[in-house]
Amino acid sequence: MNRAPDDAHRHARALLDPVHYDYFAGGAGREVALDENERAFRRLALLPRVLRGAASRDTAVTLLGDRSRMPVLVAPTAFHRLAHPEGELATARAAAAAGTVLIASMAATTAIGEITAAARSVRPEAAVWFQLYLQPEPEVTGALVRRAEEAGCTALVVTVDSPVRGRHGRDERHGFHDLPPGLAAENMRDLPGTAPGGAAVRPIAMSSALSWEHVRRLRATTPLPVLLKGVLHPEDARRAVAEGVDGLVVSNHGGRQLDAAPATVEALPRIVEAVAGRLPVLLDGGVRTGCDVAVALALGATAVAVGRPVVWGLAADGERGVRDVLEWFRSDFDQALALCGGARPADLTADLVVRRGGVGSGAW
Ligand SMILES: Cc1cc2nc3c(=O)[nH]c(=O)nc-3n(C[C@H](O)[C@H](O)[C@H](O)COP(=O)(O)O)c2cc1C
Ligand SMILES: CC(C)CC(=O)C(=O)O
Repeated sequence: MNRAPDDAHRHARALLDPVHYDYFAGGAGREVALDENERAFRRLALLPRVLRGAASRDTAVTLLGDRSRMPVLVAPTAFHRLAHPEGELATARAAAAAGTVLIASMAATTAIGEITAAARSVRPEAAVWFQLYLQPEPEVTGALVRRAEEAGCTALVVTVDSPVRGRHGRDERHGFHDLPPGLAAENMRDLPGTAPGGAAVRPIAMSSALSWEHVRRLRATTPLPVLLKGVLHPEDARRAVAEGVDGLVVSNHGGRQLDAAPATVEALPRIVEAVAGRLPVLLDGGVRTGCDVAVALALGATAVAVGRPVVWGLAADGERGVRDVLEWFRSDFDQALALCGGARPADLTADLVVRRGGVGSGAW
């Protein structure tokens, strides 16, 4: 059975420790950005085209050389072993089976090498990208990048929306600040500056001192393509193009950083305009249906990524739960594409998107 993300969410909520549920579900501040991500999609409608003779469809996209069966990637989310004992291994196997790209979090509770091995055990050509928080010490960032390269990751996704960590009221109320004993951010083990032997795990640092210079340095030290995740201002998108960055993810971190940030689908058109086709633009935040995927693509995204829906699938039913959620996204997107009269993602164009209440006289 293909489980819709909403069903998986209900199951996950019933199964998870409420403190962990709130960690996954929650956002920053008053959770305005979190709520708006989903609401903004509901304010948009698609104008379907008819009689276009699209007898067969193909939902696949190619991103920086990696092929994905669908334009829906797995966004990086931390601490999967809080959701299910198999944690990121289950997520990796499911993403590989579904034929999509997994963006593995640097804050995973499984080391990146084990994650890529799990993905490749299912599908040898499975693509895994590594999400990176640039660390203040270049040698620590360098060691993390080497780990990702050695693990066979094919891109780095640098999260740039976290000069400080967002304030998560739910976690503060629960006093949830640390992983329980036995779980750790495994990529942070045995890094420069900690005693060798595997016992010491460095905390992940957020730094407001990061600048374009750090991105430049990173690009000079790795052959991997570099995407920036968390870009919302068109000027930053233009700068990213000028700096030779390979891709952007329009994201407000699922409403977990700046609570006054716009809904990502509302920020998308200006970023797409600024980039003018020179880079792939991805979007995450509030994508819950195939119609949401179609809207984002029509507005110029090359693909989207989903965060919480994957966590809910994992908590609900491990590897199978994640696979069900991802397969559901593929079939729901295929359905939306067909109903729009499209045969492939590129057929979704900006003229298909209108504001609800904004067509013609606005009578409907
Ligand atoms: C529980 C949780 C953990 C996250 N951990 C990370 C992380 O480690 N690195 C990162 O760049 N983004 C992280 N994110 C943000 C996601 O990558 C993504 O931007 C967001 O979840 C997309 O919104 P959605 O959950 O509405 O799909 C996290 C999000 C959640 C919900
Ligand atoms: C460990 C955290 C930095 C992971 C994260 O980005 C988040 O919880 O939103």
